Amino acid sequence: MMNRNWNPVTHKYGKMRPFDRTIPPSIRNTFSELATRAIQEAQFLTKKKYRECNEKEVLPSMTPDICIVNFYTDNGKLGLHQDRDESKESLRKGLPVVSFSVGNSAYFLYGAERNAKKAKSVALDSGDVLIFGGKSRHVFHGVPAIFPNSAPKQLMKDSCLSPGRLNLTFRQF
Ligand SMILES: O=C(O)CCC(=O)C(=O)O
Ligand SMILES: [Fe+2]
Repeated sequence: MMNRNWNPVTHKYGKMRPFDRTIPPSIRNTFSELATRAIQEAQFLTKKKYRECNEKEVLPSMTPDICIVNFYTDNGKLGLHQDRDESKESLRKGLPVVSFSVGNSAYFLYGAERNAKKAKSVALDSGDVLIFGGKSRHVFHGVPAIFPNSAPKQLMKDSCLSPGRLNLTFRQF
């Protein structure tokens, strides 16, 4: 387990969370298993669609040891960026980022350049899993908008989630 903190200001992984000077907790097994299963499922679907491919080259497996949690209020957004603060080896191997969306839906932009006009977009709803790895590991991506009040009503009833969008990304440092 890494127990590292990602600092969004310095873009570096460090030992402690600056706001409370504690070491981040380990990822619970139930969560890392979800991420691992999502990759297996995606590899299976890749193989089904492209019979000739090596699905583990297209989408390598990984053991998650980092989880970055983002919470977006209804006017929250995230500009186009690449995720490249993980280890050189992880990036070189294209170990995937596995992203879970919970709560309000969002627009997700992705493309080969840092250019929102050229980017493709997809809506991410509560419960969606998005994976980028292999050749797509360095894809530019961002969240230009959240759809207010779009979370499943039952989720809001059953959980203590504040109105907004929760995103969890799992990675291997
Ligand atoms: O919220 C999302 O869907 C994307 C989050 C993201 O890109 C990140 O944490 O690096
Ligand atoms: Fe990202």
